[in-house]
Amino acid sequence: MMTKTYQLKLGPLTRDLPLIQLNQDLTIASFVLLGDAELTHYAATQFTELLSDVSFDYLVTIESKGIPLAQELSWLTHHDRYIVLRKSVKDYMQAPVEQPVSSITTSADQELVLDGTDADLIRGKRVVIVDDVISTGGSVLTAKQLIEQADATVVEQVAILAEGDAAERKDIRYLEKLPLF
Ligand SMILES: Nc1ncnc2[nH]cnc12
Repeated sequence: MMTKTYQLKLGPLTRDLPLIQLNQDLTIASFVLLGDAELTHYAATQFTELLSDVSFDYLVTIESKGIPLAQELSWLTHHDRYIVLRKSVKDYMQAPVEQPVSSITTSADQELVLDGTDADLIRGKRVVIVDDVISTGGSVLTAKQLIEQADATVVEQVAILAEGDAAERKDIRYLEKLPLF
């Protein structure tokens, strides 16, 4: 199978990302972090350095591609717990808080959900949002809204890649740019 690719360079690592046409006007270089232990570990060590002068209580990530990154970064920065915002309400949640979201890779309406027990945990605390890619910024914006509804403060928003216009944002920190095609 011949698929066109974009070569991503991240520090010592290179990855050939397949180009996926989403619609007539938009093709993305598909970056799937899940399963890539080497890149996840490298990114987590870079963020550990980046956040070394940032005081925070919890990392918050978004299901599902941010989870292994948050796990590794939490551990490296000596935080025993981190928060995962889910994409649907689960039966075991207590008083879940829901917020609609729009995203580049999902055509149908999506939502993010903060479990009420996690909302209690972060109330009044300083949190860092961490994700694999920030593109339109829809997910991160929704995450920020949920966190602020829980009376917590977002002190940093970090992602491995900033895609398209996201690379111009001054309110996020990232390791590399990712073009749109
Ligand atoms: N380039 C990309 N690859 C995978 N997931 C994405 N979500 C947003 N942009 C993406």
